[in-house]
Formats: sequence, structure tokens, C-alpha cells
Amino acid sequence: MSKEIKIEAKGIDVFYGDNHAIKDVSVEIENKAVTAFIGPSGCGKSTFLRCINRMNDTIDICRVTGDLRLEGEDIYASSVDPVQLRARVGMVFQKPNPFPKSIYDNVAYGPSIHGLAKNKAELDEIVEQSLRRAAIWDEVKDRLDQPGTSLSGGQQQRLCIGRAIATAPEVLLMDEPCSALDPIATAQVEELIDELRQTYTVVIVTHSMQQAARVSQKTAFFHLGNLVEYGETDKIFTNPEDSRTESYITGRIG
Ligand SMILES: Nc1ncnc2c1ncn2[C@@H]1O[C@H](COP(=O)(O)OP(=O)(O)OP(=O)(O)O)[C@@H](O)[C@H]1O
Repeated sequence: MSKEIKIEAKGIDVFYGDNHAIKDVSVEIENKAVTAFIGPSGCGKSTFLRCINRMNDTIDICRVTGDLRLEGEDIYASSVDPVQLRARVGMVFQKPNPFPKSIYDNVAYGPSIHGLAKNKAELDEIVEQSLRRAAIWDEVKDRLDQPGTSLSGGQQQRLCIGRAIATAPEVLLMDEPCSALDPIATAQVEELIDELRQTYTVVIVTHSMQQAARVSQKTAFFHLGNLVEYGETDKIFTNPEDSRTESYITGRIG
């Protein structure tokens, strides 16, 4: 059975001034699966990830061309409001970045501004469900009024995942979400990513090939702005087609 496609990119180019950072990239990202972007430093993984929720719009010198569709809808169309888009396509960053607010308010903020709750009871419910899904509810339920920054790094990252989930997104973009975490917190977040794919389409940038192999079903290998190879994670790691992919996964480039 063919899998449902959630995101379809065709002929995407990205420029930072004269720097051609992404070169004619086309890819189809599967619904409710984890797709990993791997490749050497500076190859364009984060740049391409940021195309998917138009975060590159916030970088003055950045220009994106090509066709990028979420469920068939052109996300670069002038009718699309990037703020609404980012509620549908949530993002988790490398460094946990809770707002300087309480744990509760970190999660409640997005649903409040997007009018997702009719009253306080509904908002409470969204906060609890989001924190449960982010596998952190039990650790924070008795301290919801304390600052998000009072949590450990691993807890802060799960709080940020809870915050991203709270606006009921369809897609979660994760840019090296474990790079600031210790091995135990990393294992917890990886386990969480595996659960999240039941509900969301997840795209993760990672420097760790072990992590890509553990958490993803699909892998895209980028090199010098090109998407060199894309396919089933097992295949990419055991029997890659392109010699550049093989060199990277065996540690000869990177
Ligand atoms: N905000 C920016 N302004 C200007 N150039 C940028 C910006 N972000 C990225 N670039 C350039 O775009 C290219 C791709 O960078 P990008 O961060 O997407 O790569 P990456 O594969 O995610 O790298 P890393 O693994 O080191 O995070 C690089 O040449 C980088 O210098």
C-alpha cells in the first residue's frame, strides 16, 4: 500500500544573498512517519527544514524559490499567513528555549492566541493533554506555576515539545532537538519522538547517525546543498546507492 504524502517539495532553491544553500531539492515526506535529514555541517539541513514552516522568511537575506505543498496547499502562496502556518507546522529547536513564563503559560500561550480554547477549563485541558503527550506531565503537574526555565535541560526540551503540540499541529519540525541533552534525556526524547509519529508527521535534523537510525523510517542525505539520496532509513544505512552517502555514513566525509 502506498503511504500518504504530507509534504511535497519540488525544485526548491534557497539563497542567502549570493550563497546558493539549497539546490533544486525535490522530496515527498510521508504522513505520520519520522523523516531524518542528515549530512555534513553546512550542507543545508536546517535551511531546508526551515522552508517547511517559512521560518526562513524571518531571515532578511534569505530567498526561497520552488513549490512546497502541505497536503496539496502551496504554503508560499500570498494567501497563506505564516503565523497560522506555524501553528500547523510546529518547531522544536536545538537549544531548549522556554519563554520566561510559567510552565503552564509556556504551553497555554499558543492555544490562547489562536483561540483554541473557549474558557479556562478548556485551556487547562489542552495544557494537561499537551504535557502528557510530551511525556512530562507527571514531573511538572505540581509545579505548573514555576518558571519553565527552572526545569532541567531535558525537561525544558520536553516542555518545548509540549508547547509545540499545544496548537494541534500536523507536522513537527525538530532541529537537532537532543544536541544539548545528556544521554538519559536524549533517550527520553527519542522515545517520545517514536510515540509522536502516531499523531504527527515528524521531520528531524540530526548530526547523529545512530539517532537517525533509531528514530526515523525515512532518511534524506544532503551534501553541499543537494539532496543526494532519500529513502527507507534501513536501506540508506545498510545499502546506500550513492558513494557520497556511503562515505558519510562510514565516516569518510563529515
Ligand atoms: N541565517 C543565515 N544567514 C546566512 N547564511 C546562512 C544562514 N543560515 C545558514 N546559512 C548558510 O547556508 C548554508 C547551509 O547552512 P545550514 O545551517 O542550513 O546547514 P546545516 O546542514 O544545518 O549545518 P549544521 O549541521 O552545521 O547545522 C551554509 O553555507 C550557511 O553558512
